[in-house]
Amino acid sequence: MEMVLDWRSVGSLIATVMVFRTAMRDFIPPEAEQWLRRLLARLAAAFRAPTATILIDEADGASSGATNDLYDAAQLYLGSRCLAAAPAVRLYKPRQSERAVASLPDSHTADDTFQGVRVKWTSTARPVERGAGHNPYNVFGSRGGGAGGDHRSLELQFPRQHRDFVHDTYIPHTFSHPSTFDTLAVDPALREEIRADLLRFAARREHYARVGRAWKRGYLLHGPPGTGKTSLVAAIANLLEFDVYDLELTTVPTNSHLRRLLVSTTPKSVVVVEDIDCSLDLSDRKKNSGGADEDNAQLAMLSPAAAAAMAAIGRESISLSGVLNFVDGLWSSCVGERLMIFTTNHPERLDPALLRPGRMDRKIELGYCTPAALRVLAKNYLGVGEDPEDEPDAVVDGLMAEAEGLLAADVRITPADIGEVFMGCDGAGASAALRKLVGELRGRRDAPAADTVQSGALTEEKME
Ligand SMILES: Nc1ncnc2c1ncn2[C@@H]1O[C@H](COP(=O)(O)OP(=O)(O)OP(=O)(O)O)[C@@H](O)[C@H]1O
Repeated sequence: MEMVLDWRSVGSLIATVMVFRTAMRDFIPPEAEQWLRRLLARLAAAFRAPTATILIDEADGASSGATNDLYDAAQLYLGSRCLAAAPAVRLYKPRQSERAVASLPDSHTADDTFQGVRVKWTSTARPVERGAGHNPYNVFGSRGGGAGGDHRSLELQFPRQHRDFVHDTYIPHTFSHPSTFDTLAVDPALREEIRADLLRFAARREHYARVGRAWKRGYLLHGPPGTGKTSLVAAIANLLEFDVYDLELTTVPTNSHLRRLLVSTTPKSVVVVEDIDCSLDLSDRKKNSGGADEDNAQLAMLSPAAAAAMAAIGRESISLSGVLNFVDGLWSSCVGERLMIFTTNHPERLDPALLRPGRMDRKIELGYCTPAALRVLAKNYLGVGEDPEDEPDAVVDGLMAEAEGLLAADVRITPADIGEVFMGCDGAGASAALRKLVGELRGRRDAPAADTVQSGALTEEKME
């Protein structure tokens, strides 16, 4: 039997509801009415799947106010995955990056579906309360948590029955950096050596305790931009399952602030100072000795109290040797394993104090792409050589051989540039991408670069 809902039946339905409501008001006491309402609300909730919520704050307000890397990782994930469907997107361009990064604007939501499970992300912002726990020198990470005086959070909501899936699968998928030792385009022998060194370090708690040394290791990564310094840091963190603290030294005013920040790092952490040559005025000690008269003249113009305060700040202000002496002493008071990694494009500008044995255990140069590194990139991006059972492809093999020959003949290209070439040919097939690369390499061979940086494999110089 077909049911037709015409205007007349709608009218009588509304009239019935009105009569029922009036009857409820007239005959049911207010307490019973409230009880009925609560019962109805509970019934409605029972039909809705209960949700669970995970809150990710932008800054760790409880201790140092350090930026929460999970927040950044979640925003990056949202930017790349589900913001296409979001009603609004915020764009910002981090310093030293060529690309704009998308994130979820405050008070907006974005839906995501992963392996059939639907989740909802909401961004919130509330003004920061100045007071206990607030750290004005918040230098871990790029934006220094709570940018613009707001405390930002991301709320992840999902049906409670999928709690295990979200914890064990979705969150690790969201927060993991894709770089691992296997995806690193470096000389395989050296890659294995670094991996073994790290695993040995992580397993030698007793050894460090026995010889009375702090459980720490220092790496210096250097090489031209786009050769994989940041990727190696991410691969190390993924391998050891360490947290990464990205230390922005330029915003640390004094050694005391640095001390507070380093004390706030947890065991199993990698403290990274990127572009150390840009972070501090490395010639400051010489300059200070030459400019002392000028400084004194300026201090003389201030009131005695202000001059004393300024002089104290000057003595305390951060310098490379100060940082290093300080960090050396500090490590001995830290319990638990920590890695300190400095990166630079200009190792020649560094103070020898930084490279002193015992401070930097390894100095690793990441160079231009080598034939072995190209094979890793071709496998990652194009699937070339992924399955040994695959039928050989004469065109692909010929192009690989030519590209490898050009790299072996010292044609310089960074792994990042090769990645861009391959990404630009996404979907066009391995032979089209390799043909484009060979064209690019031939072009570079015929118009040699003017720079003088040593070409070659990822090379390493041991400091111990
Ligand atoms: N050795 C490498 N192995 C795999 N991928 C690489 C490598 N080097 C660069 N890439 C790719 O290029 C991009 C940029 O690399 P990365 O940021 O690690 O370089 P970098 O040396 O830290 O550069 P910069 O000095 O500008 O910070 C990465 O996202 C990665 O995809």
